[in-house]
Amino acid sequence: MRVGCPKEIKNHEYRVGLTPASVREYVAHGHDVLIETNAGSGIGASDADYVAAGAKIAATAAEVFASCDMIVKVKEPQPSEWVQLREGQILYTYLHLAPDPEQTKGLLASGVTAVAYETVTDDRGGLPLLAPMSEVAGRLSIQAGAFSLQKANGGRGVLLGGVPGVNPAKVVVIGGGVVGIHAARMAVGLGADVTILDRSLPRLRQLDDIFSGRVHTLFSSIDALENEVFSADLVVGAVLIPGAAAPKLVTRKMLSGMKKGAVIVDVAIDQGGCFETSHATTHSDPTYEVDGVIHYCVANMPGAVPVTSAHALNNATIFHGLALADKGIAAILADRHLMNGLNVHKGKITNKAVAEALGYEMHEGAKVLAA
Ligand SMILES: NC(=O)C1=CN([C@@H]2O[C@H](COP(=O)(O)OP(=O)(O)OC[C@H]3O[C@@H](n4cnc5c(N)ncnc54)[C@H](O)[C@@H]3O)[C@@H](O)[C@H]2O)C=CC1
Ligand SMILES: CC(=O)C(=O)O
Ligand SMILES: [Mg+2]
Repeated sequence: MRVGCPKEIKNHEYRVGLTPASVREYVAHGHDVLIETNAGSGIGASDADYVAAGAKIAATAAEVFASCDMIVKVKEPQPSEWVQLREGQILYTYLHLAPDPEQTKGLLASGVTAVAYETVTDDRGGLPLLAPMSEVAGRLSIQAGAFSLQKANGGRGVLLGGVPGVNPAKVVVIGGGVVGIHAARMAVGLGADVTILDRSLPRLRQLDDIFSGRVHTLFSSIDALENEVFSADLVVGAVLIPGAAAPKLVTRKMLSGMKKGAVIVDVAIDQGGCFETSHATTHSDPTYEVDGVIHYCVANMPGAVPVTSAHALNNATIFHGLALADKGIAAILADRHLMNGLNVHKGKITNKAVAEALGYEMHEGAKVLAA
């Protein structure tokens, strides 16, 4: 198969869909790999590194889209990319369609077969292609929050760890999954007072075990959520209902009860965000203020640390990527976890949560692929 990787074009997105190490794997499987020139510059991988790994270099993204059977990316395709996709081509990348009706229309119109990293599953009930970026974003959320809490950045002017004789900051993490655990780990490491809320009791038990009493765990009722958010210095939004738009857990009204200068980092923004007042921001202008509360809502947080993120992402995507390149859509039919990743095929939505969120008819992946 001809496998292509264009340079990412989203704002301050420096990751790359294929690292040179991944290219070697595809080439070892007998595939031709075409990389857009400078696609790896954000992680320090030169065109020469890709050539040494066995790739050919394309002068433009247009050449990659036009000549490849499968496109491997990081972020959801941007409008100038939708129009270059076509029927018979496989797109393998993050999509986050539920909160993005425009992109969904674009992908449906293209006829492409789109596998979304964030809905591929595994035997343990996890999301293995989302997990590494959730690890990165969870850890980054505390760095971003700590920076935003500084007075000159609009925050209340508290240090997460406090100092001897002065209380640490209060960090509240809503959602104790991968983002939540990694956020808590960093916040605990800096000496903050950390509470994690989740609606899954088994999850809360697990968190209690992992942190050996160093974090408070709370069932995420409306009441608990409100109390915690009102007293927080930093709130991290880390909930997920796979594929679906994030539930709006912190309302506009609740915001007015928060401390002035408190900070929210809504990591769940790529699924629409779990604060009613969240809207997606970019690395060039990451924060804004509503009711005195600083909002950080960058939808591609891991793009800020592309060297770490691109390698972590490639480690997770290579297995199914090779299967797709080796077998085409037969790979999806053969693996229920990859089938869960299929969101769009030949103008039809094949993911239930996306169909429900956007009001489309849901089509069974196995049926539309076999048609
Ligand atoms: N902004 C960015 O750059 C990035 C965003 N993300 C996003 O972060 C979000 C979280 O991802 P993961 O941690 O990997 O998901 P996960 O599935 O590991 O964890 C989500 C947790 O939310 C909990 N939850 C669901 N409803 C809840 C509620 N009402 N109250 C409290 N907890 C609730 C679940 O029980 C689960 O433990 C996703 O939207 C993901 O796409 C991930 C990576 C990068
Ligand atoms: C998961 C995601 O949205 C990201 O890594 O940018
Ligand atoms: Mg995102």
